[in-house]
Amino acid sequence: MITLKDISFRYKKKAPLFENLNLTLQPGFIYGLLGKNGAGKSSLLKQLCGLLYPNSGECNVFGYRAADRNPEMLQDICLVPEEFSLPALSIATFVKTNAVFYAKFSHNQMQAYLAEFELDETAKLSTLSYGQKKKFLISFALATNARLLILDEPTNGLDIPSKSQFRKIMAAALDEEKIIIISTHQVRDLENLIDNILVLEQGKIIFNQSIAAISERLTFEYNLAGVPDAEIIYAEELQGRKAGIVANLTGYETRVDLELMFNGIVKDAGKINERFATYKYEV
Ligand SMILES: Nc1ncnc2c1ncn2[C@@H]1O[C@H](COP(=O)(O)OP(=O)(O)OP(=O)(O)O)[C@@H](O)[C@H]1O
Repeated sequence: MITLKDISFRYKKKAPLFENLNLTLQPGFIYGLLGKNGAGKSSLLKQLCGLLYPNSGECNVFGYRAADRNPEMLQDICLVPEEFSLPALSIATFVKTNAVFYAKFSHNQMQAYLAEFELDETAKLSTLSYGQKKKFLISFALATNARLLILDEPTNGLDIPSKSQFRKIMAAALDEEKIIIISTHQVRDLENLIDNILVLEQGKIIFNQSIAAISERLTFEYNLAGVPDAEIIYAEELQGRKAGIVANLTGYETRVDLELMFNGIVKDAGKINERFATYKYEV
């Protein structure tokens, strides 16, 4: 389990980014971390890896204080950052030199992921395209079998077939011990993959709900013509029609439209959260 307890953090000479931030992440789930530019997503993820230290409060990862960067904890964390530079080594040499830091690294899995993404292990990392480098890093991260996998914008640079391969591979990699956090602006790429949405805004978690809870409570409509305004929780123009979110009063669960969901939360998180606070009294 991961717990952030009363985390406060500021970059030097800047206003506080996090103030008394609290968050718990449970194994067995894929979390989608969403937020506008500058919301604090990368800074939050760095707290989990012990790459940034809180000014007060504590970030605890699998029983270790993240800031201590205990080697036992670090071999159970793998971060694929949004920006990276890779050395002029072949894939095989990189794997050989870096796999040793991860006690549960599986060379068989690494081979399988490389095959899935059509990567040749004799290829030099520095000569790969951006998308191929990304696929290599995702393969390596999964093969570490680290319990905490953090992927910052993993689908950036992936072509369309690779995006669906990515979704398939991630879903298969999840087990009851793992916590996977995917931070992205490409919300459509997370559809049918994430279990829980976390939305960060100006250093605050403004929304934290499971996809199951969302589809139980909300319905996503693509033609709101005729629906009384009072019943609409969020609306936007979509291809000449009014699309949006209404309360789910039927009991049937429908697909969660992550883009509408995110836009609705950013517009008025209070109104959406209200639906979660009042739900139990209506059914
Ligand atoms: N090294 C740094 N020094 C000072 N301020 C920083 C530093 N890194 C980030 N910030 C500031 O902290 C805030 C949060 O940045 P962060 O990179 O965590 O946001 P983000 O949600 O990941 O953004 P994006 O979606 O654009 O990647 C921003 O206001 C940013 O300017």
